[in-house]
Amino acid sequence: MNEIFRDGLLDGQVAIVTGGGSGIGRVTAIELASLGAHVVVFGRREEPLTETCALVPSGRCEAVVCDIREEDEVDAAVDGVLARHGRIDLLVNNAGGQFLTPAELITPKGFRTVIRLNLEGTWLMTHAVATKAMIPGGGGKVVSITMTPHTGLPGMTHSSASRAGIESLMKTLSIEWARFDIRLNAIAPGIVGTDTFLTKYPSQFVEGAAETVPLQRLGTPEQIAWMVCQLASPAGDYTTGSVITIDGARDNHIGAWPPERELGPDGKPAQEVRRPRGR
Ligand SMILES: CCCCCCCCCCC/C=C/C(=O)SCCNC(=O)CCNC(=O)[C@H](O)C(C)(C)COP(=O)(O)OP(=O)(O)OC[C@H]1O[C@@H](n2cnc3c(N)ncnc32)[C@H](O)[C@@H]1OP(=O)(O)O
Ligand SMILES: NC(=O)C1=CN([C@@H]2O[C@H](COP(=O)(O)OP(=O)(O)OC[C@H]3O[C@@H](n4cnc5c(N)ncnc54)[C@H](OP(=O)(O)O)[C@@H]3O)[C@@H](O)[C@H]2O)C=CC1
Repeated sequence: MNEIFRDGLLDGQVAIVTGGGSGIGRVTAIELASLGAHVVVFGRREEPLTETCALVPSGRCEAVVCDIREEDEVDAAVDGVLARHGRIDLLVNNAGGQFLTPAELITPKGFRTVIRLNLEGTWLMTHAVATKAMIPGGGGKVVSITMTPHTGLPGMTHSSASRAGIESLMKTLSIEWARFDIRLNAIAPGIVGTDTFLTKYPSQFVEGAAETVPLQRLGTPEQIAWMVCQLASPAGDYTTGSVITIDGARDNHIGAWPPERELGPDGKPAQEVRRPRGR
């Protein structure tokens, strides 16, 4: 039974979720499977992937160890899914990440590491799934997880560049591969309170995070997963080439409104005094 969508909504679909062993990827795998999809979770470590599958009561989940940066591993893993299931309807490019550090301290190797993971890994997965399964099979859907604010991610220059690249990939391929009925979109979350977010970053960054969101709270993995489910369902059939932002309005404005410095003397939002006409 799913909290939001009707039972059996995704019956018969085969989905790959990269980074399905934790956080957003794990919850997405669980939600997709609860709607009837057979989900294959990809990641570098077997244990968390197996744990995800253990959380899927229907058993419609399978763990595949695959480093999305390695072309040969991606090819073999996608071939395996196709051999076992004969189709791939949905690819969720969720695996990704970065380290937080000022741009001037990022080494060439560090920059390359993040670009390889986020941008090249997404490309390798998307290309392999499209050419092996979706083009021959008459279509499919790809959803890639990116990040806001789209105005730039200070302290995460490498990730910022890679996420813009992924969104551009999804938009461009939505035009090129429309002729194969492949629909590609990006979901751009703001800050989601996953275990990794809460434990990986410096405490002052994590503790101050909710304050930077107009809604004054972090998102949940479910809120991202439900949008993936919607796109995978018939409700998403005409959505392609879009970037769907889910970030409590952080993309539009950094911080709650009104900020303290803009409060009037009465503690209310500052308001200009209307001038007489003609002045
Ligand atoms: C007003 C405020 C505005 C703020 C705007 C920004 C808001 C952003 C909100 C943030 C919300 C986002 C959250 C998330 O994404 S949470 C999920 C994150 N999950 C992950 O990051 C998981 C995946 N990540 C990783 O696997 C690793 O972090 C990594 C991407 C680095 C890849 O790991 P890998 O094992 O492949 O790489 P290595 O550890 O071997 O490192 C390779 C080289 O990379 C450089 N490096 C790595 N870590 C650091 C570091 N901490 N500092 C500096 N450099 C680093 C380095 O060159 C490594 O090579 P060397 O080991 O030889 O030095
Ligand atoms: N949490 C947040 O606030 C936000 C997160 N995002 C993005 O959403 C996605 C999920 O985030 P979240 O759940 O928080 O993060 P997690 O760190 O929990 O998830 C990242 C997953 O990616 C897998 N992964 C990492 N590198 C590779 C690789 N080379 N090949 C295959 N799998 C890999 C990891 O498993 P393993 O280590 O076993 O390979 C892990 O399961 C990421 O792309 C993240 O950057 C975007 C906006 C906000």
